[in-house]
Order: sequence, then structure tokens, then C-alpha cells
Amino acid sequence: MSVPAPINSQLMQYMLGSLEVGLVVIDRSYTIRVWNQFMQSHSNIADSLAVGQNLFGLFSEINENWFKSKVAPVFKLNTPAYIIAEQRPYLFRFSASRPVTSASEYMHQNVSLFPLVDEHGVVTSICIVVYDVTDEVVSRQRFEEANVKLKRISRIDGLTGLNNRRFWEECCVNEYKRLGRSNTSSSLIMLDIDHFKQVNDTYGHPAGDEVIRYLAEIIRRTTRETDICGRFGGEEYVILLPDTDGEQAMLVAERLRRKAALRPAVYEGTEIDFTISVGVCEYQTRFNNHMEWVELTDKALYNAKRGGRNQVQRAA
Ligand SMILES: Nc1nc2c(ncn2[C@@H]2O[C@H](COP(=O)(O)OP(=O)(O)OP(=O)(O)O)[C@@H](O)[C@H]2O)c(=O)[nH]1
Repeated sequence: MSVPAPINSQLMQYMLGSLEVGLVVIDRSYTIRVWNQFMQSHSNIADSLAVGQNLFGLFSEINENWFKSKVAPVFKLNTPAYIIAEQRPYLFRFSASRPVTSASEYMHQNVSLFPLVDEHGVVTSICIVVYDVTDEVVSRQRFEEANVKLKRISRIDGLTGLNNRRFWEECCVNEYKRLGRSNTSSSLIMLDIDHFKQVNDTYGHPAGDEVIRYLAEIIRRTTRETDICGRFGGEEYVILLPDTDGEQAMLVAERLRRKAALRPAVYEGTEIDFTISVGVCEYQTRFNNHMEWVELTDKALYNAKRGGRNQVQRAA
């Protein structure tokens, strides 16, 4: 059987040069011994300049203490180690290969550190392999951003920008559960535009939409950031006021009623007067579920309508 001819150094150079990964060999004193074509083209440092140089002297972005702690077990235990882009975006700060399309100014890298042993099995140097994972990282980031956006959109009412009913109810359920474990109290406010059908009939549906949007703005400006405001449907809104008792909630409700009554909406230069009816209900320990709380608030709102509208009623 014939013995294959040893790979000559020219062929080895060619192989190293054609690799789509960075390949660096460092010895125990962190002196660079091998510097392949990938590293040359991304660092703009020729191998004739890099080889023989100290790694930290050439690349100030590499934190010496951190990197030494990373390679210590590779030297000591003869086992590989890995640095992934999620932990640390890069080892060598290189520009992204496709800065225009990749939306990243630098190259994200996964890095493997392999031990190289001598004939006695002693680790004498380490091979650093640098993988360009910029495209994967950027597309994952884009995917995550799109998910966050979708999640936000799925919670928002398109006309008013308030929480939609489904998400608001989710928040209400969570608050209901929290109240079961705490000594604080919270309140609900439910409100509805009076005779809204007349607004639509008189000024048209787009004007009605503007009134709905405008009232949402009043609600946003009148409540706290921690209050959870939602559009329950049509011209009905709900507000969850955490850590707010019935009396305090009545003050907020009255403020809302007054603002709505005093500040007409404006649609295409026409002022549209409107009023609201409001129901208020503080959390009660006797409730069996969040719906009982919502229903009692709705009952208070119904009483406000029955009592003549443009008023606030509190649940008994
Ligand atoms: N412009 C507009 N109108 C809506 C929207 N959603 C519901 N409406 C209208 O709101 C009106 C609600 O009417 P009703 O439920 O009779 O109540 P109301 O006229 O406000 O009377 P009260 O609530 O009893 O004071 C209906 O005419 C619906 O068509 C919307 O998104 N935009």
C-alpha cells in the first residue's frame, strides 16, 4: 500500500486561504503563529505583520483578563471552549462583510478555541476559529423585533391606540388575581358616550370616529401611566386603576366627565359637544371572578345612564 504524499506547505497555505472562517494559532505567550487569509482580509493586517505579534498588542478590543480566563481550561484540560455571539458579539472587531444589507456595522462572531498538542500530548498552542454569524444574528434580531411589533399591534385598538378589549381583560384578570393575594384595593371605571348614535347621525360616522379618538386622548391624559385603559367596544371604555380605592376612582371619573362635557371634539372645523356616563366600582373580596367586578361596574354605568346621563355612579 502506498503512503500518501505529505501535504506541502503551499497546498496548506491554499487550503487555509480558501477557508470561509478565520483561523488563528496562538502559543502560550499569546503570540500569533498562524493568521489565515480570512483574518488578513477582515483585519487588513497581512500575515507577515501579524505572525510573531502579541494578540493583545495587536487587538486592543480583546479584554486580556477575560480572554485569558476563557483559554485557561483549554491549555490546562486539553478541552475546547466556545464564545458565542449572544454572550459577546465579537472577539475581533471587524466591519460587517455586507454593511448595507446586514444592518449591522460590525461582524458578529462565534468563536471556537481548540487545543493543539505536541507529540507528548501537552497543549502548546490554541487554534482560534472565527465564524462570521452576522446574517444569522441580524435575521434573528429582525424576527424578534417583528414579534415584539406584532405582539404590540395585537394588543392595541386601531382607532384609539388604547388597549383592545382582549388584552385589557387579560390585564384585569391578572390584577384580580394579584388583589386576591394583597391587602391593597383597586378600582374599575367604565364609561360610555351619551347618545352617540345621534353624533353619528348628525355629523357622520367619520366625525363619530374622531369623537371616539378624542375621548381616548382625554382618558390618556387624565389617568396615570400605571392605569390600564382600554376600548371595550363601540363607544365604551374601561380603565383599571391599580392601588386606587373607590373614593379616589370617583375623583378620576368625575374629572373625566367634566373634561368631556367642557371640551368639545373638533372634526373638520366643527365643534361636536358630547357627554359621558361613568360607572365606578372598587374591588370587593366577595367577587368570585373578574367578570363579577366588570359586571358590577357596568351596572353602575347603566345606573348613570338611567339617572339622566352625564354623571358618575358608584357601584353599591
Ligand atoms: N363612529 C363610530 N360609531 C360607532 C363605533 N362603534 C359603535 N358605534 C356607534 O355607536 C352607537 C351606539 O349607540 P347606542 O348603543 O344606541 O347608544 P347611544 O346612542 O350612545 O345611547 P346611550 O349609550 O344610551 O346614551 C351606534 O350607532 C354604533 O353604530 C365606531 O367605532 N365608530
